[in-house]
Amino acid sequence: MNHQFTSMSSRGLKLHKSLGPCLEQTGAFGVVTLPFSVREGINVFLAGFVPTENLRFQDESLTFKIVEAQENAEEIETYQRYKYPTMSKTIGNFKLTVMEGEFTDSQIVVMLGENGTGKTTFIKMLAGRLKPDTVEGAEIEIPKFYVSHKPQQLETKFQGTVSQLLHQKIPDSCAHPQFRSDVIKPLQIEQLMDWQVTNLSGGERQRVALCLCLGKPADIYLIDEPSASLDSEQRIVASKVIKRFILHAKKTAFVVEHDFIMATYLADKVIVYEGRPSVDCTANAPQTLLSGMNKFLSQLDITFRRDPTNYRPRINKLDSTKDKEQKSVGSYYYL
Ligand SMILES: Nc1ncnc2c1ncn2[C@@H]1O[C@H](COP(=O)(O)OP(=O)(O)OP(=O)(O)O)[C@@H](O)[C@H]1O
Repeated sequence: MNHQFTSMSSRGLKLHKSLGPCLEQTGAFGVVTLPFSVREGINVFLAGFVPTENLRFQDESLTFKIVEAQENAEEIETYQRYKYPTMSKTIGNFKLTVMEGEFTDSQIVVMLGENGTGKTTFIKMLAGRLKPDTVEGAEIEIPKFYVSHKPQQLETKFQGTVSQLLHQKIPDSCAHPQFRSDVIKPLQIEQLMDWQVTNLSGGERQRVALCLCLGKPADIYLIDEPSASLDSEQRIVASKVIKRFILHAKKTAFVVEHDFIMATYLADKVIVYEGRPSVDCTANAPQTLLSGMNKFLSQLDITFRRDPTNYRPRINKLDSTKDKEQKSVGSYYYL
């Protein structure tokens, strides 16, 4: 099973959907539908509803932004704004330059870059765990943020159950009804409470790690690859959990995400990384989803269009009419 919808749709196979009546109840019963085209199959999956069977199998559906979020003057005033300066860091043979930027609360900034372009390095600098070598402009200091960081992988050295881990690390959040309903319940952590942390699978560890990260009081949540090891159902849930939490708690999240659909769904702003991976890269200032995606996709020479049903991004075949058309006008990412 391929959990990346974008690469699945570029392969053009037929999809069957194996469904339970509700994905929160594993082990109940399932339905296998007739084959759908890839486009229909993915749309049915994201909608959580099979029209041919009149069957809802997910409580929630995933839809995508079709217009750029317009920040009106009133909203800008209510947002808390934070700035960081232009800075650089050399680690071994790799040099990262970060361009001055700003972000607000209730905002998710997605970092887009190939492997080894310095996304984690920037996260560590924001978290105060790596000191920059140079900082430009004395007027902007790196603010002192309280940061909660979810690394790519959850450390599994903890000897004890998930319940013990959560009650030790995030006791207040565990007792908080809003956190329970916004995070613990949808991530299905309750089922894992009595399990030994060391015995958790990759996907289970990922869910617990996300819960731990969001449960820690902080100004900024640095979430490194939340989709890693998660299947496509869980990716939808994790995306919604992150989005709802950041909005309700009026916090900021910086997310590193390689799943293009999840990144598009999450992003209010994007930071695009440029340069030679593992050698010399630049993290640009946060920019809008449209301009950021255009820049990123032009580096990869890939174009995306929108599905007319739910507006999810769909990859264009290389050298297809649409691909050529969009490239000729510099529109790699189509809103
Ligand atoms: N402690 C270190 N010593 C030497 N080189 C390092 C160290 N930490 C990171 N690097 C190098 O710095 C570069 C950027 O690493 P970083 O982890 O920030 O990239 P990334 O964009 O997060 O990558 P990925 O998408 O693969 O997670 C890589 O080439 C990496 O090998």
